[in-house]
Amino acid sequence: MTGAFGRCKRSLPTAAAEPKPVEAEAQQPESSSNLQSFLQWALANGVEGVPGSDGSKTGLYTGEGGERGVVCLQAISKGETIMRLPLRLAITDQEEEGREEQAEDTTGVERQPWSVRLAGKLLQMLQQGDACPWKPYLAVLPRVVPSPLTTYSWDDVQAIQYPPMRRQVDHASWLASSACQQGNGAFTREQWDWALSVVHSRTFGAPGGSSTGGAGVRMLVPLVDMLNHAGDYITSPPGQMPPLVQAGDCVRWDLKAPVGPEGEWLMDLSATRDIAEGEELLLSYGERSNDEFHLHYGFVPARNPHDDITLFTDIEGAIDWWLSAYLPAGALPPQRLQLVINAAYNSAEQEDTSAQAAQAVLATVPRAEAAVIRAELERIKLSAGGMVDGRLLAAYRTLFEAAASQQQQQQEEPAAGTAARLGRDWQQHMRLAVARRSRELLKEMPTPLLQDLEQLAAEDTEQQQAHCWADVLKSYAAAVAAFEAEHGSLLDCEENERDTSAAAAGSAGPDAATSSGSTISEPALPDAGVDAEFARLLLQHAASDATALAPAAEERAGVGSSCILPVTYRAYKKMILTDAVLLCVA
Ligand SMILES: C[S@@+](CC[C@H](N)C(=O)[O-])C[C@H]1O[C@@H](n2cnc3c(N)ncnc32)[C@H](O)[C@@H]1O
Repeated sequence: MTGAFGRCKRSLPTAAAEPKPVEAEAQQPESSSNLQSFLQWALANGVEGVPGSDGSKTGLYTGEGGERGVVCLQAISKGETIMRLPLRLAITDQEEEGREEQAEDTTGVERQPWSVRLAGKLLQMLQQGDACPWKPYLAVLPRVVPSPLTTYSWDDVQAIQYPPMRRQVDHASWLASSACQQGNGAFTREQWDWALSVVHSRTFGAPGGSSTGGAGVRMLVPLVDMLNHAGDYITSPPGQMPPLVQAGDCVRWDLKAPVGPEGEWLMDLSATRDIAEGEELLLSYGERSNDEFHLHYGFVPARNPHDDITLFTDIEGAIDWWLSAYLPAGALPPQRLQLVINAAYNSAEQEDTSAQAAQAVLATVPRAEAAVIRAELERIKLSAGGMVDGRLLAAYRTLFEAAASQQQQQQEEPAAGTAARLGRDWQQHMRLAVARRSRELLKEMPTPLLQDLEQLAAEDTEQQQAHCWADVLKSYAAAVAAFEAEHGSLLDCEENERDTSAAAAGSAGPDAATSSGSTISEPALPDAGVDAEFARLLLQHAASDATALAPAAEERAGVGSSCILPVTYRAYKKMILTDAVLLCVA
């Protein structure tokens, strides 16, 4: 959850200062008693504005499925502080004070990705039982996080259909199994799955200070992590470019540096607009693609403008694809061809505005984590808002101009069947190329969009209502029918594009905008080898009641049998691709 935050001038506190315990009720087994004990613990430890406490305008609710959230009980004005929490209550991925001073990391923990470090810490704290000062918080963590790692069956993973996400799910599973192995059995695989899914779905990211080498601090923040997400959402009809976007959140969090000698780091929650009684207090977890929501949070937000699709794994793949699609064999002499390819790489590189900032981050994270971040940065994406990666635009423009000038010199069009139509100008070419690639990706997914939408529209759960599937189905069914009446099959309309090229060339389609920003918070790879020192650390804390931490098998199986989440996820991917095809000849 990387929302808006204040810049930290000093390093964030570690978990060294321990919270105070609360009295006897904390031991009650029922979850409502656990919640009460947790709220009392928060009050006892200096949290201001604890839901349900004197002077607070908010309350904690528990839904039918056990999910919690915070609701407004009395009108709150824009800018008003809702809650204030001392950050000593946060559980961070940083080591205890003093450890960072060591010249060399001898434990190996530092070489683990942040999620493994934090998940390991959580499991160790649970092992401490009554001795752990965070026990009331640990007792209210969800027993099951409905993420693919903990709840998907093999069939559910196959139902994702979209290869990049299938690979990410495999990777998350490998990460958990690797952490388990490196811990030499100190905790079970189920416990690691649970702990990793908890940290991935509840962690706040803060910018790092000098003590962390600039790397961000990840924190589990009790109570604030009870707030649910509502980010930006598209309000315009499907396919409209650019889409109209509205913010759904009403609360923000900020870090406040200590004031005065007795001061301490605080996390403040405040209202970003007036909030009426009865409204849920909602944070934005950040401008993330559906990939992260699906993989780490176990839900897919409705109509997320920050969703995207990976068109190519990297720019090399994008250039290779272009050459095979648009350049007939032997069209350019080999030397000239090499020069053109080099020029395309160079222009893409010049567009890579995030490269320098990325290098700084990559230098501070564990090696294997850096590999995942690098792979993410290399992906060439198309966003739900119709934005194409700037590197692709630059490379394809260079390639288009070279091919067009060659054609002019030869005064001939490439023969049909040897290469796709280039287009009249580079902007039209870009639309055609993106549409062509989108059709390819759509064809690789086993079910058509309209079939998925029909399945989703038939779902009548509360969670699905926000997506308005019936309206989305109607809208896409009409748009696809109109398209196919004019151009033939949506997935096989290449030849029709040739026929309609004159009309399309003159149309003022959406100008492809550049976007080189990418999220970098993928799950991270631990080092491949077994880390004996990390294993030793975990073993030290392993206790006999470890299995109590993991959800019961039947609980996991129950959640795993629902398979609407992968269908929801893949439908949004297909909507981005379908929009690209529809727009290309609009
Ligand atoms: C930080 S926690 C929020 C509190 C959580 N509801 C609880 O009961 O502890 C994040 C989790 O809440 C749920 N969640 C948050 N926002 C949601 C949303 N807009 N739709 C569905 N589930 C959501 C997801 O299960 C997610 O993994």
